[in-house]
Amino acid sequence: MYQIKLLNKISPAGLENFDRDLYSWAEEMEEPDAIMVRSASMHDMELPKSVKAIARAGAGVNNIPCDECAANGVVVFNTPGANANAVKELVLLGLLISSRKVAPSMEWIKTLKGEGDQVSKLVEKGKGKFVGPEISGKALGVIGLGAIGVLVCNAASALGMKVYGYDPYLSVDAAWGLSHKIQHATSLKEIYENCDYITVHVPCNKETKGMINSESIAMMKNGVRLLNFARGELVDSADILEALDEKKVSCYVTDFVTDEQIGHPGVVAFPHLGASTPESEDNCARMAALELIDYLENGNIKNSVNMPAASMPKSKYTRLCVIHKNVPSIISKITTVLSDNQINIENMVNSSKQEMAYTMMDVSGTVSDSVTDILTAEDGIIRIRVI
Ligand SMILES: NC(=O)C1=CN([C@@H]2O[C@H](COP(=O)(O)OP(=O)(O)OC[C@H]3O[C@@H](n4cnc5c(N)ncnc54)[C@H](O)[C@@H]3O)[C@@H](O)[C@H]2O)C=CC1
Ligand SMILES: O=C(O)CCC(=O)C(=O)O
Repeated sequence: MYQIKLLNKISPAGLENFDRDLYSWAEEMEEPDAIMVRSASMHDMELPKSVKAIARAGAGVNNIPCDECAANGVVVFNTPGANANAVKELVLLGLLISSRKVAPSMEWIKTLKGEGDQVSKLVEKGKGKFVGPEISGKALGVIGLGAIGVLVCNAASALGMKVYGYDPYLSVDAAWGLSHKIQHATSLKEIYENCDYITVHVPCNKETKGMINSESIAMMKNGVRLLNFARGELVDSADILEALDEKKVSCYVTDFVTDEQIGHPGVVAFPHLGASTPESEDNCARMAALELIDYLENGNIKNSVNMPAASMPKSKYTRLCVIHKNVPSIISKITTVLSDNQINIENMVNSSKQEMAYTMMDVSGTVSDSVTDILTAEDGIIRIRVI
């Protein structure tokens, strides 16, 4: 029986993919084979040795110690693109709400309760305070052209915006998805200097943390509107508040508010709602569950952020799955141990990603515990599974 520990609420649309005869799942599990998580931070968690895989039902993996997991042979999956449409839709709302003073106007309307026949007169008299510009014809800078960034670019362009896209690591797939109308920005400076609205859609990592700070804001147009539906740590909180006070930035729309930002008139904040639609929760949970099933039952790796992709159709043979370091001569060490033990390799796949590598072999002959013990003791071999 495979045990799946749930660190967050995971949609039943995902969980129903687990065969009840083979899997059990719960929030508490003594020796889980795998973990399903959304945004819960796993950095201070001690993982039981039984954990073979973690599936993040979502895109961002900054809540998971991915490198440490790799070093311990724990495969971390995410669900690329599964919640991108949900985020795109909220970004479109963010663009409009950063322009038109919708939120304060709705609050003001409530103050008119009890004015009876005077309401319509007061509305017409007071609405002038809530004038805001249209987005059509304005320039939007999109930083990060992945699953979300591409959708945002195309949708904003269709709404009449002039869109600049910046991504030094643009994938071929993403490039295919971008409308030809999107202006290719070759530097962040180009985005900062030209755009009336800027939205960030990059992962939070060493390179991107704090990328929006007093220095980058200084390069932006006066009155720029900034949207952050990616991660709070991308934006220096003190610097954005100062820029809002000085009216350099006229609005900061964020899905990741900090204590000091709450209540600032220039801040429009949502409680990390980007992916909170039933459609995206179902999509993410389904993709995450299927990734775990394919890994636990077949050894196949798809959409891992810390291991190479590798797949082979399941055959009648015993499958040996080896996570190892990407260094010379490991494969020959493995094959030597196997041949010394009269084990023949029928099918094999090997792939690598940076310092990690994965070798999957369908073998005939008996893979005894002593064989796996010999292999595990080899320098550079991190984890072995026999399926
Ligand atoms: N608010 C929410 O609920 C959600 C937030 N997110 C956040 O949005 C981020 C992006 O999500 P996706 O588009 O699905 O991910 P993705 O992985 O498809 O796209 C990220 C893109 O950023 C690019 N990138 C990386 N470093 C960059 C840099 N220094 N400058 C410019 N581009 C850079 C990559 O090349 C990639 O194309 C996630 O990492 C996550 O933090 C994602 C989903 C939901
Ligand atoms: O699961 C969620 O609601 C958060 C989604 C998210 O932030 C992500 O996918 O990176």
